[in-house]
Amino acid sequence: MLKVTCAIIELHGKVLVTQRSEFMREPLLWEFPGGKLEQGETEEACLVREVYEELNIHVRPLKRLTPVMHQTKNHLIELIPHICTYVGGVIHLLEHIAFEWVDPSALQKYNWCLPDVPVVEEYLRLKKMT
Ligand SMILES: Nc1nc2c([nH]c(=O)n2[C@H]2C[C@H](O)[C@@H](COP(=O)(O)OP(=O)(O)OP(=O)(O)O)O2)c(=O)[nH]1
Repeated sequence: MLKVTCAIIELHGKVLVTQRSEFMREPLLWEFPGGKLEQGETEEACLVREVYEELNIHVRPLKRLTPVMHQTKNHLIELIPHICTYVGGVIHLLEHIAFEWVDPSALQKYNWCLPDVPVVEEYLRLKKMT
């Protein structure tokens, strides 16, 4: 099983969403930044590392949401979301092709990677927006 963390990064009431490039798996779909958990790494350390590697910003994990299991053609993925707060740094896109700071009420308009759909729903329930 592939464990993948993803960061719902909050700043001033908005949330950061990123678009995968045409060269990544799941091309052009929107996701929360993150990536694969390395051997012996905590979920929180993985998030902090991946977000810095992909976007050049620092985040602090605040709250773990419910993991989502998803079977792709080749792997079983466990997507593990954490709400994070932005700590600092300027966004430089190192892997994605686009990012947006989005009002939570607009999150459902994006073309999400499939496993992210229940993550968005849980986040909106938590924010009492559904
Ligand atoms: N990062 C991330 N990956 C997601 C999300 N939703 C989702 O289905 N995925 C899938 C896409 C990929 O198959 C897998 C994670 O791969 P990745 O390419 O982002 O991870 P990584 O940075 O560690 O990968 P790499 O450097 O080894 O290529 O999880 C999401 O919200 N964030």
